[in-house]
Amino acid sequence: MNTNHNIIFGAGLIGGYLAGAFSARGLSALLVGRSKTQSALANGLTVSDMTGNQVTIDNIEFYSAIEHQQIDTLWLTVKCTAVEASLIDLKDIVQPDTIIICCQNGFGSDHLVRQAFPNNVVLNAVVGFNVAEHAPAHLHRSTDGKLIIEYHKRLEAFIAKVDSPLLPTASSHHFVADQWAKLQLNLANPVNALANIPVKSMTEDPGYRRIIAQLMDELLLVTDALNLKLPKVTAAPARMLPKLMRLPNWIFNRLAQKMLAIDPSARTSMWWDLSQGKPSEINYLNGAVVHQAKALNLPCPYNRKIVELVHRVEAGELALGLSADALMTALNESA
Ligand SMILES: NC(=O)C1=CN([C@@H]2O[C@H](COP(=O)(O)OP(=O)(O)OC[C@H]3O[C@@H](n4cnc5c(N)ncnc54)[C@H](OP(=O)(O)O)[C@@H]3O)[C@@H](O)[C@H]2O)C=CC1
Ligand SMILES: CC(C)(CO)C(=O)C(=O)O
Repeated sequence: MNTNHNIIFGAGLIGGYLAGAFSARGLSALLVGRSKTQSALANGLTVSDMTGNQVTIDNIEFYSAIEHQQIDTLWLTVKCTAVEASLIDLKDIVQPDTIIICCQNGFGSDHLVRQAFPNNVVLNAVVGFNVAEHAPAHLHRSTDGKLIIEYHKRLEAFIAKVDSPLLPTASSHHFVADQWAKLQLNLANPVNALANIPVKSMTEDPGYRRIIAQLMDELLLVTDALNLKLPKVTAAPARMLPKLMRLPNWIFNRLAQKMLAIDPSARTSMWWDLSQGKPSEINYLNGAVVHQAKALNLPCPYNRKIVELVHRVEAGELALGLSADALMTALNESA
């Protein structure tokens, strides 16, 4: 089967980057995006990565409902919080044979898609890297990491074709473990957003690192109880990450060079949401750990409290810009 007809629904950081990287490999990539995004990309799109690969696509194509156009794969690249509202438009695009690939962080947002399309193949993908907007119409992959797609035979040829230095791509037979391993990293998203600083500055601060380590400890309790063996997605194995985070700077800076080799301007997706007054994905990230810990009767005070703090920001009751000490104090209030 020809898996070359791709629709990318959500022309933001990840959707735009995928569209550029697919096009660079000669694969079709029709974007579904707001009119403001269509105007912003009218003169093309540049995608680049931190090792110097760069490509400019002169004519980024947007989807229009052309009759009989075959759609093999639909990549859903909106935020978790926008999935529900996207379903109405998706109903007009998805065909009986279309594979839907949900690219959201965390757990839970694919549920609505599966409910809405019970007869379609619905897969999840983990986006293991950060994308930042370097300049208008220039998206930059600022970290290491792969696009990992839940295994499906129909995608084998496509993955072999799209896998490239700009977009390292793989499929996985142990996808739930991959999702938890990615979530372990995303537990730092609220810390980054509440701190209101770039990811690199947060990672260089031992105070923020200690908080991230507490959040990760709680996730590892959950994944142990679920008997999951998390794959290594950073330079350190999943189990070692909290230990690494707790090291003082003089040794952390030596051991975590790869982790610190991040674009100094990169921010997490949650920072983008909260700083623009949008709802965050917190319920699908740290909230997913709280939910699973509760089901397993495990303690989860730090993730529970950080979910509350983010909700207070969303409600306009708390401002961004918490120092590591202030954040730790707020978290300890309930611990
Ligand atoms: N950014 C990153 O580095 C990473 C992000 N992720 C995950 O990937 C997912 C996507 O994130 P990201 O790309 O950053 O998000 P963005 O907000 O940058 O992109 C989502 C885009 O979808 C658009 N959109 C939402 N609803 C619709 C709709 N109904 N019709 C058309 N367009 C729509 C949004 O427009 P508008 O804003 O106008 O609503 C926005 O342009 C998230 O789950 C995120 O956690 C994972 C790894 C890294
Ligand atoms: C890659 C990472 C963890 C950080 O940018 C991310 O997934 C995000 O920003 O949501």
